[in-house]
Amino acid sequence: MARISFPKDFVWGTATASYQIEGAYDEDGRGLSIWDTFARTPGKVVNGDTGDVACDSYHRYEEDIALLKQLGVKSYRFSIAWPRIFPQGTGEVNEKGLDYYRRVIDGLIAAGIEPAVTLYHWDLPQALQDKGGWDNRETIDAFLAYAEIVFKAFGDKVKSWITFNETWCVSFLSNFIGVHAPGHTDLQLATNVAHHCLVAHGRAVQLYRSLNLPGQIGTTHNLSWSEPYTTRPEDVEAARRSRAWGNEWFLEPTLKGSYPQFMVEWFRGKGIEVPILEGDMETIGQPIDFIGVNFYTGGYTRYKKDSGLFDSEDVQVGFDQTFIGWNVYPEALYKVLSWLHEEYGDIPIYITENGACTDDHVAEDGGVHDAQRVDYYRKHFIQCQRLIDSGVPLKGYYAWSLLDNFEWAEGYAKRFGIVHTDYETLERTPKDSYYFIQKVISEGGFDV
Ligand SMILES: OC[C@@H]1[C@@H](O)[C@H](O)[C@@H](O)c2nc(CNc3ccccc3)cn21
Repeated sequence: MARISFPKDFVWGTATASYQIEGAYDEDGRGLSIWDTFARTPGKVVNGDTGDVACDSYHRYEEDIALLKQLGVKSYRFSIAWPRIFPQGTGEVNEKGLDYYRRVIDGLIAAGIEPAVTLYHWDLPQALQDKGGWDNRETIDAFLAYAEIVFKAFGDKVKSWITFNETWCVSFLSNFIGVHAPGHTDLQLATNVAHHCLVAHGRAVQLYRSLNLPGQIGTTHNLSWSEPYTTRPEDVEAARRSRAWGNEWFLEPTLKGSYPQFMVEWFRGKGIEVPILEGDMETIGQPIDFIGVNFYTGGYTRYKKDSGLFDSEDVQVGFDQTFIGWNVYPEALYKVLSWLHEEYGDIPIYITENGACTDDHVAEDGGVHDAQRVDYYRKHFIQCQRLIDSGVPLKGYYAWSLLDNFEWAEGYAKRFGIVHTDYETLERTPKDSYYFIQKVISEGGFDV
């Protein structure tokens, strides 16, 4: 029998995001976001679901905090909705929006839980999208004004700040692949968005430093692990390009202040240029205190001529999958974070999201027996132990997600929570995975 055990100062947490859990979409002065618009666009979200009510955490945040306290986490990662602070994106501040987050932050601290705040988790004010959104460099200035208000309002109590959640999703998933808001399908536009978000990240870090606040700031990128299907050089190169689109394209600028040259040339060959202005790369490469990594899945990639952006295709063989169709590949977590550490050095790493989608139901005994999710977490926790044992500076782990919530284009059809949400009654029911994680936290580990 082996024992998986974590350092006493390992930061256990769970994560959520404003549009996915809050609801109260038109309450207390909140303005519309691009997700309110996108969700109302026929055909964009399964069953036409919207975040109008979601988990109603705007009103039920005290229940959520009680669940967090019972779980035993040290930290709770959540995002602030920019449209609650600036309903029109800029201009007049909505004090009732600040009041809500003050209640949440004070409630967390009273419960002995550290708030970790994401500034941008995809809910751009629609009024800014109407002026070009992230394709318009002026949105960077609006973001800085928003960041300044929340830094000054909460910077004495919030000690962990994440500037952006997954700039790859904000840019390429949402403006080239087009399945997320605002739903464009233009690669140059998406490349502009990615760059402007990276500049906004760097400017926010500079602003945070200038305010001399007593905390740490970083950003979160979603990393995947596309592994060559064979050792053939063409497969190795195809997998390298596919991986780099999500990984190096964002980590290089953030941690080294430059784009990966082989990818710049690949995109140049397709007529795509990055709209870099003087000083941008120095701004983006501002030193940060940690890197947040969202990790869910990995798989095989092979060369396929003229296929997709990178002459590549995924090879779906040999993996169990979760209910959303993502491979279960725990070892890929070890591989990608070991690679990050080798490439970028000893920057502290937090897994800011990891979790599984399973087809959950409340059983007759009143429980939710999500065995596949428990197994997913157990296997990924083992990889976390490997990383710590190998000297990778993995400092914490946030399970995605505390609650079943609005799963973007999948609506409420896909559940990632360790707590079940009944969308009729809004009743929360801890699942077996909640009790598994609760035990791991309280005992500092588990036997395998
Ligand atoms: O899809 C699960 C979560 C989602 O609910 C979070 O808001 C978001 O931060 C998140 N990112 C990923 C990984 N990236 C991703 C890739 C393709 C589609 C959607 C997300 C998964 N998730």
